[in-house]
Amino acid sequence: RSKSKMPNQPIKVYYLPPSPPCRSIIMAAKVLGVELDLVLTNIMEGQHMTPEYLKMNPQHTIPTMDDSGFILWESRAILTYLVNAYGRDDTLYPKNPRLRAIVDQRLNFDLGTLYVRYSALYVPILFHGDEYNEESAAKLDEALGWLNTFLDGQAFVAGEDLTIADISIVVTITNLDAFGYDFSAHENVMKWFERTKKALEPYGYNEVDAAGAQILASFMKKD
Ligand SMILES: N[C@@H](CCC(=O)N[C@@H](CS)C(=O)NCC(=O)O)C(=O)O
Repeated sequence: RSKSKMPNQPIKVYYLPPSPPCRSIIMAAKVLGVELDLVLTNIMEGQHMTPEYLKMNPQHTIPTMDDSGFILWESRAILTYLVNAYGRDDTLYPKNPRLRAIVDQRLNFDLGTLYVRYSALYVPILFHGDEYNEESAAKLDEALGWLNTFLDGQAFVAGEDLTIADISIVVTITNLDAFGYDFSAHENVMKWFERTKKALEPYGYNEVDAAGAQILASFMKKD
């Protein structure tokens, strides 16, 4: 029965190993046991700007998914699709409206706040060699404080079970950890990070997520 849940052919995902949103897709697919056909797309060499790529995704972002001709981008939309289409059960993305709403809130928090503030601080450092900006750092730390509060008295970001919200958010936290960010002020976040790493280790967390973050960290140390 579980076989009918699997895609007819491996789902294509256009990706690059260090890309944070790509890493969340690969991790979720591994947890779901869904086979991916990973297509290396080097955005540093403009492989996302070819006419073929733009026809598929005019917004030219990675990750982009092609599931037997069904094209989707925006990593969090891909995460929800993968669980809806191929999840053997709904623990990663609960069907219960209120439980699902909390997962959605966390995913939107990541997309609109946490990852935005992370990027505001680290994109200039990683890709433009800029100095550490204290104002951006304070904004990021404020968002980490909110995450810390969400985690009060619960094991995972949306409740007692690991969901796609953890898989999405842990990518950002893994980057911060690789960059040597000090989150000792956010005790719940630190404990959750250890718990989530442990939960994802059997699915290749070290090889996919932590290794990708190390590639990003190496950009920082280059000059
Ligand atoms: N919110 C998007 C972000 C996607 C994104 O911006 N990806 C970057 C790489 S990490 C990219 O494709 N950059 C090249 C470009 O936007 O042209 C998602 O989660 O999928």
